Amino acid sequence: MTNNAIAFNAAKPLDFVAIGRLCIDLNANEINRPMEETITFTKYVGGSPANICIGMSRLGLKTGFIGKVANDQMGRFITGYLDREGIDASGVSIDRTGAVTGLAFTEIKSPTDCSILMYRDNVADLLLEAGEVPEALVADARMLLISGTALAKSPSREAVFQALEYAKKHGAVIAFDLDYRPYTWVSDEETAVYYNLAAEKCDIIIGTREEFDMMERLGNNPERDDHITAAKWFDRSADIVIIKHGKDGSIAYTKDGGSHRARSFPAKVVKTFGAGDSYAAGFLYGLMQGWTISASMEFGSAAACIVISSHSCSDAMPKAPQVHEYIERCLKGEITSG
Ligand SMILES: Nc1ncnc2c1ncn2[C@@H]1O[C@H](COP(=O)(O)OP(=O)(O)O)[C@@H](O)[C@H]1O
Ligand SMILES: O=C(O)C[C@@H](O)[C@H](O)C(=O)COP(=O)(O)O
Repeated sequence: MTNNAIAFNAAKPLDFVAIGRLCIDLNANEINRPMEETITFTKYVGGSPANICIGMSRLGLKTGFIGKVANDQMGRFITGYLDREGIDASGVSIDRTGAVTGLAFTEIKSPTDCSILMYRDNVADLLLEAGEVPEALVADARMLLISGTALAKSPSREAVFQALEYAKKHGAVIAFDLDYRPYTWVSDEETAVYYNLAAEKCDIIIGTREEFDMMERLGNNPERDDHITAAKWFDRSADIVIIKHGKDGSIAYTKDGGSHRARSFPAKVVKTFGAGDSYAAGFLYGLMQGWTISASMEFGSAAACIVISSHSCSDAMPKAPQVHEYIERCLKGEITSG
């Protein structure tokens, strides 16, 4: 199976490098309860690009990360985890200003009603500077992943644009997971401007319908038509644009005019967050194996089901055989929703 949509440089030593936030998820142990009544949490490494990178590593790829962590126990918890997962953390700087690690407390009121309470004042991840982005690490990678939240503030914003510059210079495929978290941004106008500036440099753009709506506030797509949304990016750098619709599945458009729809698989959902990160890891992994767009989307959708059926995001990222087995069991009717 070949996808033909994207060519990766096989000569590079590293498959995948992500840039952005490394944080902590504190996921409610008492599920199906509001936060006001939740007493205990389990700590995991979190942050959307970190989750995706961990997912890629679990799937067997050679990965690296570029980011900044707090100079404290939480920061060391994160770097220790990256080491154990076999992720090259030479691009992870340590903050020296007293900044803290971003925390995401998750509330699991029901399998469909989840929310995240973020503590992100003075976080280390947004202090990554352009000068701290190692050109050699980006040059070594077949793919760079950027994530929208890192664009919210300087100097992390400039660091992302620096990484984009290096990726272009050295021929890395660039994937953009929009990862729009409103509370990190100051105004809707500023958000759309920087998202659009970054997206026009990317080969693969992945986001939810709502995330693309946010970017389109400067344009005209009142019907929220997925095809119109995608078409804009093919005049820039994009080869693939994916628009995700939660349980209703996802649709991928390609520059050659193709479109591919993926249904979601059944799942025994514990919580909904983590779906997007595992879907991105599974889909990008498939592309890097040379699979078709449809096969890659199917793999991403199944990886998402495994993660949303688990308590964590990062720790639950599956290995490849688990995903294949999940698909087979769904096809045999052995897994149902509920
Ligand atoms: N309730 C669900 N049941 C099964 N699969 C789901 C469910 N929610 C999401 N998914 C899968 O995860 C993918 C990404 O989920 P989505 O919710 O669109 O992204 P995000 O988590 O970024 O908001 C979907 O395309 C779908 O394949
Ligand atoms: O991204 C964060 O800072 C929090 C994540 O670790 C969290 O678990 C989450 O929200 C996952 O995002 P999703 O995959 O887009 O649902």
